[in-house]
Amino acid sequence: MRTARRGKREEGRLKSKQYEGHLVWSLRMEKNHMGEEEEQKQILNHVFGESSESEEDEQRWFGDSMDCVSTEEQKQILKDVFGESSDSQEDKHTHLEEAANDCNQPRAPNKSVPIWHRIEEVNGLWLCREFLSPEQQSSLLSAIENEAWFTEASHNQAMRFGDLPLWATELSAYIHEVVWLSKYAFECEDGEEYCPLPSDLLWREPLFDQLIVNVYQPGEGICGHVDLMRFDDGIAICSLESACVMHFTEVKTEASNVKCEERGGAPIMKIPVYLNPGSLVLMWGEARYIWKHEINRKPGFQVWEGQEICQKRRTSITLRKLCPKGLQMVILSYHL
Ligand SMILES: O=C(O)CCC(=O)C(=O)O
Ligand SMILES: [Fe+2]
Repeated sequence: MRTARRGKREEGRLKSKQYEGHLVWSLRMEKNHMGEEEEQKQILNHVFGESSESEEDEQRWFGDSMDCVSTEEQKQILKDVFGESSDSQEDKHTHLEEAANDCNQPRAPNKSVPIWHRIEEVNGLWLCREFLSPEQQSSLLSAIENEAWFTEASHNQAMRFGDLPLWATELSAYIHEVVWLSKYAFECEDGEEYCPLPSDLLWREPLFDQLIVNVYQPGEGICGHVDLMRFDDGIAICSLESACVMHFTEVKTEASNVKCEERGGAPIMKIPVYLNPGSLVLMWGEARYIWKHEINRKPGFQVWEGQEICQKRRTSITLRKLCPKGLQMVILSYHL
C-alpha cells in the first residue's frame, strides 16, 4: 500500500543535531502545505541521499538484506546510531511519574480511571479527554523545553527514532497503563469488548519507538494525511497547550465524493474531533489506515459547538512504532 501524495512541495529547512548522542531532526515545516510523506522524504533523503520514489522500489531495496542481522546485532547497531537508552540516565528525571502519583497513580480499579470515548463514526478511533492532569502537562512541556529542540524560532518539528527520551518512555508506559486500566471501565451488555487499543498492539515491545513533537503557532495546522506505511498500526497523539479540532475523512469516501461533488452530489463527510490540552487520541485499524486526519487552523475551520476556538500555540506529541521494514531502514542508514 502506498500513501497518497499530498500537498504541494515546499522546502523545509532540515537540521540534524547530536543531542546527548541521539540524532534528532529539527525542521521548519510548512505544515499546512506539506504532508508527512514529504517531510519524511526530506529526512530520509538527508540520511540516505536521494532515493527511489515508490514503495515497490523500497521493498526491493530492503529485500531480505537484513535477514542475516540478528536481533542482538540490530540492537547494538541502533545503540550505536542513537546512543545508549536514556533509561540509564537515572538522574534525568522528568517528574511525569511523580506528577502521575500526585493525582493518585497508580490508579486502582474503580478509582478515577480516565474515561475513554469511542468515536463511533471512525472505527478504531479513541479519545481520552482527561489523560493528563495539568501537572503532567506542565511536566511534559518542561521536558520538551529541556530538550532544546526548538531554540531557533524557525524550528517547529522534532523527530526521534529508536530509544526515546525518558519522558517519552514514561509517557508510553502511562499510555499502556491507562489503556490497560480501561478494561475495568468497559463492561458491555452484549459481551462485546471495547478496547481503546487491541492487546497485540498494547503488549508489543516497545510500544513506541518513534516520536514527533510538533509546535503549531496560531493559524498553523497539518494537511490531511494517512501516516506512512513504514509505521505500524497503533498511533498515539497527545495534545498540549491549546485545543484544536482534528478532522477525519475516509479515504475512499473522499475519492468517490470528489466525483459526486463535481456532479453536485453529497459533500465530503468530515468527522470533527475536539482535542483539548491533556487529551490523548489513539488511532488503529480503520482509523489509522483508511481515514485521513488533518488540522486546519485557518479562520473558519476551528469551530466547536458553534464557537470559533481561540487559538494559541499548540504542542503535540505523536508516538508510533516503526514496522520491521522501517527498522531496517534505520539500520541501513547506519551502513551507508
Ligand atoms: O499534531 C498533531 O496533532 C497531529 C500530528 C500528525 O498527525 C502527524 O505528525 O502525523
Ligand atoms: Fe498523522
